[in-house]
Amino acid sequence: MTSITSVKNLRLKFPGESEMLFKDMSLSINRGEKVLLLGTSGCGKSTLLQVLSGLVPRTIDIPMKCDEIQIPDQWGFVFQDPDTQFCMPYVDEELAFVLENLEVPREEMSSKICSLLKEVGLELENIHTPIQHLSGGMKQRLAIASVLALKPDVIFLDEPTAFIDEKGTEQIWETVKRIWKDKTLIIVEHKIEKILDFAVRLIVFTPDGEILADGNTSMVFTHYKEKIKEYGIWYPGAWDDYKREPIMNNKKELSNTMKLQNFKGYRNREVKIVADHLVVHSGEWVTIMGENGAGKSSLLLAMMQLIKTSGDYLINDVPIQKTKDISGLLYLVFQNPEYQFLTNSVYDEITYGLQNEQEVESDVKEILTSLELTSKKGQHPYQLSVGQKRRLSVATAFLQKPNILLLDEPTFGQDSLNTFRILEWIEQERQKGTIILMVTHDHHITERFATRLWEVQNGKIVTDHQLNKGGKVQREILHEFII
Ligand SMILES: Nc1ncnc2c1ncn2[C@@H]1O[C@H](COP(=O)(O)OP(=O)(O)OP(=O)(O)O)[C@@H](O)[C@H]1O
Ligand SMILES: Nc1ncnc2c1ncn2[C@@H]1O[C@H](COP(=O)(O)OP(=O)(O)OP(=O)(O)O)[C@@H](O)[C@H]1O
Repeated sequence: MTSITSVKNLRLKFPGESEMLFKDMSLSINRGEKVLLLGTSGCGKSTLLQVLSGLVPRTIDIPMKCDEIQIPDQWGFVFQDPDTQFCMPYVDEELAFVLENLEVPREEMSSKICSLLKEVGLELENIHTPIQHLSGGMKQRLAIASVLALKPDVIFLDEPTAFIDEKGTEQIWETVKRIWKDKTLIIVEHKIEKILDFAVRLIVFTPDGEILADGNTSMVFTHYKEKIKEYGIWYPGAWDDYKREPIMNNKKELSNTMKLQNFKGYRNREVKIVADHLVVHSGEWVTIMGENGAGKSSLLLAMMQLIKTSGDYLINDVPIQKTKDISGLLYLVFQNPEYQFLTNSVYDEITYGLQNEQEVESDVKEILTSLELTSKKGQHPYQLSVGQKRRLSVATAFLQKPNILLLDEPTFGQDSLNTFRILEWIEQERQKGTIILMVTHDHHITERFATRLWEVQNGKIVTDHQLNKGGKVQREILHEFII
């Protein structure tokens, strides 16, 4: 077999960092291989994809050295953050841009664009839609469509389905397997269930960015299971093995109620979310599920009064009409963590707005340690890995101690260790009386943690289910509503 991309003795250190990210790392990938790269958040997976594609150092200027490097001639890249992928403002223009470069005749353009969008399950009423009007999962689908259009030899996929709903994830991988069956695929993904059958080679990294194991996927999972578990990397059955420690907290510090009646949220002039009559109390953890574009993020934005709303909305019987009415009561962790950052360092971000910095010093320390961000304290938030950014944005929410915590996919891009930690923290807050409203595509979270499930379809909350306490859910009910 011939190698298509490789690097020998790669040494790379980010400016300002004390430690090298890669110390003499060598790796070679053969033509046609389907390789899955697995490791903890922050171990260097995205950076390695950027080196193997030549983006580093050609386009992204990070000093690196190596003895030899081979970069593929023709490649496509699905970036972890879909917002960084696009060159054009509209959906059709984004795909037309790629197709024009491939000299697709003008008359075929429109049908080609529609069939690409169909492949990724993004069938829009109007393809001339601004990309900024797409939901997170819809943007990720578009990013994949634009690489499908490119027909490259080597495809780098960096957590391509992190924001995509469960049914969509399955569809995307089916499409990838069919269309790119003869191509070389190098995939970084935490959601591993749907790709293990075709990613035959698995490379596992230690948290220090070294290769722990490299070989046949099932062989690596069999022989390295204990280490993989210890590092908190996902493996098949990780959710089944997860045992929740009981959280001993009998202090209910808060007692809250939130009420929505004939509540509507508007994007521009259009109604995008409707909630007829809902009351939520302290001690509830509501997971909000539904297909990409259903209106889940819009619902949270409406509660934050960040998009226009109408109807009755009361917190602790006080009507909410303006943003200032919710200040101190609600805190939103945005789907895109970057929307949330206000300062120039991780430490400042965490302590921003806290009343008495000294008093919370030990909380801040504890949070930084348990989220593995202590060494990143002085870094600019934008210099973190995507998973680290997510953890930072969740941590800042916890320290604000709101009465109602709104979380938009707080565990995306996390390894298993960090996923479980974040969830246990949320559970702790719930037990103190914080109302938890959380958008997620992960049915494991609903099954194990939620006390209630709302399903959103076409901008409407269509089901509202009380789940058995302790997260035990009758699976029949769940599967009826999880898509
Ligand atoms: N800024 C905007 N202007 C107009 N329409 C928008 C805007 N943002 C989102 N929309 C539309 O509102 C609808 C709901 O989007 P929303 O982001 O709430 O979906 P979602 O359920 O959170 O999806 P995802 O699971 O992909 O995050 C979609 O049809 C989307 O295209
Ligand atoms: N511009 C930067 N400046 C300094 N350090 C950086 C920069 N970009 C990334 N890093 C650091 O390099 C390390 C590797 O980041 P990378 O994004 O490659 O990790 P990753 O394994 O893909 O993580 P995740 O799973 O969280 O996306 C992280 O510790 C991150 O903080």
